[in-house]
Amino acid sequence: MAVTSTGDEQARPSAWEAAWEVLAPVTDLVTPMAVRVAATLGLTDLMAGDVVPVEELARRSGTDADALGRLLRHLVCHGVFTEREPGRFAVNKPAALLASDHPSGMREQLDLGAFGGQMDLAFTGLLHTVRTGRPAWETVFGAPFWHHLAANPQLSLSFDATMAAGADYVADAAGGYDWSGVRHVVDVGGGTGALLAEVLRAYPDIRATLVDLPETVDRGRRHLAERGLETRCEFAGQSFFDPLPAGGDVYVLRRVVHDWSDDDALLILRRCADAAGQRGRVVVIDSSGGSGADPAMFAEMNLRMLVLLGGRERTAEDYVALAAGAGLDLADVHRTPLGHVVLDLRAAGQAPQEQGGGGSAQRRAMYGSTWPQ
Ligand SMILES: C[S@@+](CC[C@H](N)C(=O)[O-])C[C@H]1O[C@@H](n2cnc3c(N)ncnc32)[C@H](O)[C@@H]1O
Repeated sequence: MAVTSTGDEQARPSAWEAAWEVLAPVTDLVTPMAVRVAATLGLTDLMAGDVVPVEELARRSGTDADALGRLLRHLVCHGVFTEREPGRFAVNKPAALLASDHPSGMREQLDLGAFGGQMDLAFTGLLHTVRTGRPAWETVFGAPFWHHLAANPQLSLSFDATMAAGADYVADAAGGYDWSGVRHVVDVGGGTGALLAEVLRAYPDIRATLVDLPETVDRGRRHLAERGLETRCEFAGQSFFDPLPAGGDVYVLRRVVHDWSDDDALLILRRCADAAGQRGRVVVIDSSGGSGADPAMFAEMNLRMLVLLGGRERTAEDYVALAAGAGLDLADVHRTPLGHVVLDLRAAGQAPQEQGGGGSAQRRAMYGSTWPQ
């Protein structure tokens, strides 16, 4: 039987096509995985600016030429890499962002074997998290986040490097607090000492203690030694759930509290409050909380923290309520240019009373002018 067409059938998308057009940008897993595989294999580096036959690229990357060709053709359809002639591929502008030496650090972040890629793969367990309220990480990788890192030194190294990356972002966090007059800063969960290095470099009279898990502290010692700063530092490889070194006048927690549930976060804040005593300060620096934050970024980080660690993103108001449970009052809070939220906390009764919000306004005005170049 002859099929006659009015032409209307082609103009009207099927229900599936109409739904897919709306949902594809938020559901497609093929393209994001393809980009990650290209980053993991280091294809941009391996092309080294040439037009490379797929067989040669397969040889260089230790992959199957047919499969690699299919991967690249899919990516070319989405604007990443270009196929100059059939079977011969080259780097274009988006693909150039995947070079190992690109300052964005994007290749490392997308590498499926490195921390960034593993973090994304944890989301294959999102359904478990939503059903149970528990971190997907422990079911996807078979152990809770910090245990898994401890058992995988390469991954732990990659995590530390990810945390220390972004010189402008670290400088923004360090510049978000007025360190003048501080004698001894204790960075609690301070990673490999990126923040401390900024503070010590800018304030030659300040001494510091780096507190973190032992292997991370060892890396921090090397990091600070390379910058000639280790003689002004003490190193405490220990848990921050145990009593903290005494003697600091500022105990800083940067991007630590959001890793933890309210109960655990309270324990950490109590350890800081105990060590800081009546005269010391506890400074919480976090990444995306509070009014004025990008709501999409806040929502994503809030979900990420749960999926990875069982933690949560908090607003400044949430932090103030949590800190009150640890016997700490808010002396000041403000936001830095790159979006860190900085809370200056003191033992209850010791915080100076802000008059008409002047403290925050003053800190905002001081930012940039007090931070030494
Ligand atoms: C998200 S990272 C933040 C690191 C650093 N403060 C920064 O902003 O880059 C959290 C840090 O907490 C450390 N950490 C996790 N559990 C810890 C524990 N029980 N005691 C001490 N440090 C811990 C990790 O090793 C890691 O360096």
